[in-house]
Amino acid sequence: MKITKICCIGAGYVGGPTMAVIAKNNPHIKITIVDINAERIAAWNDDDVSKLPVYEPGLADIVKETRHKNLFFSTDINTAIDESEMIFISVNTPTKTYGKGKGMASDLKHVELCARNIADIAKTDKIVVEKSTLPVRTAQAIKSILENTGNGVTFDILSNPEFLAEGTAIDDLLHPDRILIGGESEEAIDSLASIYASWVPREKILRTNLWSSELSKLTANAFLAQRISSINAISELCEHTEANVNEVAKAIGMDSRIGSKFLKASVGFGGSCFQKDILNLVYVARSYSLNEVANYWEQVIIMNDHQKRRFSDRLIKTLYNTVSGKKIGFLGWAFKKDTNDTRESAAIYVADHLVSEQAYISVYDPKVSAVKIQTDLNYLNTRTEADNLKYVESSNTPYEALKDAHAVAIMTEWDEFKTYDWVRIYKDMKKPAFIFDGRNILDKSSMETIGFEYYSIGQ
Ligand SMILES: NC(=O)C1=CN([C@@H]2O[C@H](COP(=O)(O)OP(=O)(O)OC[C@H]3O[C@@H](n4cnc5c(N)ncnc54)[C@H](O)[C@@H]3O)[C@@H](O)[C@H]2O)C=CC1
Ligand SMILES: O=C(O)[C@H]1O[C@H](OP(=O)(O)OP(=O)(O)OC[C@H]2O[C@@H](n3ccc(=O)[nH]c3=O)[C@H](O)[C@@H]2O)[C@H](O)[C@@H](O)[C@@H]1O
Repeated sequence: MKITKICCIGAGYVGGPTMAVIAKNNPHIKITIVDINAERIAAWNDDDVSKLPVYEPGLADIVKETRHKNLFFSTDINTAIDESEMIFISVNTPTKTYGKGKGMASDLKHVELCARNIADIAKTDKIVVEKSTLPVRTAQAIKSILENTGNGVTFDILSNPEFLAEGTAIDDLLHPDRILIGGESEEAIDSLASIYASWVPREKILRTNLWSSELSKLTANAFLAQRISSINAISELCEHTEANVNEVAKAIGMDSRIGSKFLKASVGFGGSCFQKDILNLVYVARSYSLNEVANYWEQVIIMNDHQKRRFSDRLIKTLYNTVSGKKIGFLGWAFKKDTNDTRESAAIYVADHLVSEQAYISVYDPKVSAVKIQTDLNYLNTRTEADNLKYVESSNTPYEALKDAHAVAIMTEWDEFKTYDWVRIYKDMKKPAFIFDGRNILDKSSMETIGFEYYSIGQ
């Protein structure tokens, strides 16, 4: 089928950037991104591109180039479904917070609603593309919903998981390691492959069956997260043995079989997907009674929770076993640099722990708003919203956040943190002035020369 019109349901961190890049490279295809969230759609349509709901380096330029030409953002979901030959489902699939599988399984209600919406509206044949990350065999459920509409429309279902990382989404989309398409119909696969082939070399477009494609996405995230938990486990051992985790990571990373990427020890991985996808993998494995498989992968999450916890424990212990009434300055709240996304950020959990010990936290993050910080804390439900407001404030400048603080906690690896006037920060802090570098971005000896007591991960 020659595709001239695409609809993408879900205008989030994946739907927005992915469709913008497809639009840029396929000017002959009209792409409409739809969402039930009217506020989000209005932000995507804002003339001031600094107000786009997703911050990604390079995204605003591509949106400016394509918007109102062949890229449109709308809340009119039904019209977009009706007129498109290909429909991407790119809605959120968070961990279930209720019922069976609570805290483990992916909540597929949004995906199912999309499938039902498509089934209701479609009057012509459609290719339905799973872009959301889904448990293996979800295509079966989508297929069943679509095929039971009785309206004579033929649906081809493809799995086309997304591998972009936030903060580098545009570069990842423009230069992907591979594009994965799983499906049964060769013709449908060809249609999707030719859209990508307008900028991705054909040999990088991989075809598999539906189930391999769905499972490959979960497996990729599990392997990536496993590397972080592995190096973080070693970081704790380093702290007890005078080995240096940066040196260990370099030494093992030079082995071409191991490779150097994803070996940065940190306060713990965050982001909307690693934890959710591994929990989902564990849940699926348990559902087949594969307990050894499930336990093996669950350990990646257990190690990550431990890493976050031991960061705050170490901070408390170093500050003479109490942080009660002390000001702790946080640099960074986002789960990684170059994004405004805070989902599952380690900062949230470390702050929550420190506030439970009655610390006052002052946060500076270049891209995260004060409202978002409060929403993240309130979501945990540990204390009242009023208490979160009392204990956690957001500052407009790093210098304000760190003034009179007993300690600095570096939670995100924003490049600008390295360029600050650390002599000024030291002068303005309570003494002894401590730095807990959760990202190993500052130079230990320079900080010690200034006068700081400097602690980092695995050193
Ligand atoms: N964030 C990331 O870096 C990556 C995410 N993924 C996967 O992509 C999927 C989407 O993730 P994000 O874009 O981060 O989520 P998101 O939460 O930023 O965006 C999802 C959007 O879908 C909309 N939505 C939900 N139900 C809807 C419905 N029935 N009709 C219309 N709109 C609806 C929501 O309002 C929201 O704006 C998830 O399955 C995630 O696991 C995959 C790779 C990377
Ligand atoms: O499915 C998804 O959502 C995406 O999840 C990750 O992307 P993302 O979470 O956006 O960002 P990463 O760069 O993977 O970082 C995840 C977390 O791990 C941390 N990290 C990463 C690398 C490292 O060496 N050490 C480390 O602590 C980061 O700071 C961050 O908190 C994957 O890298 C993407 O391929 C995938 O598409």
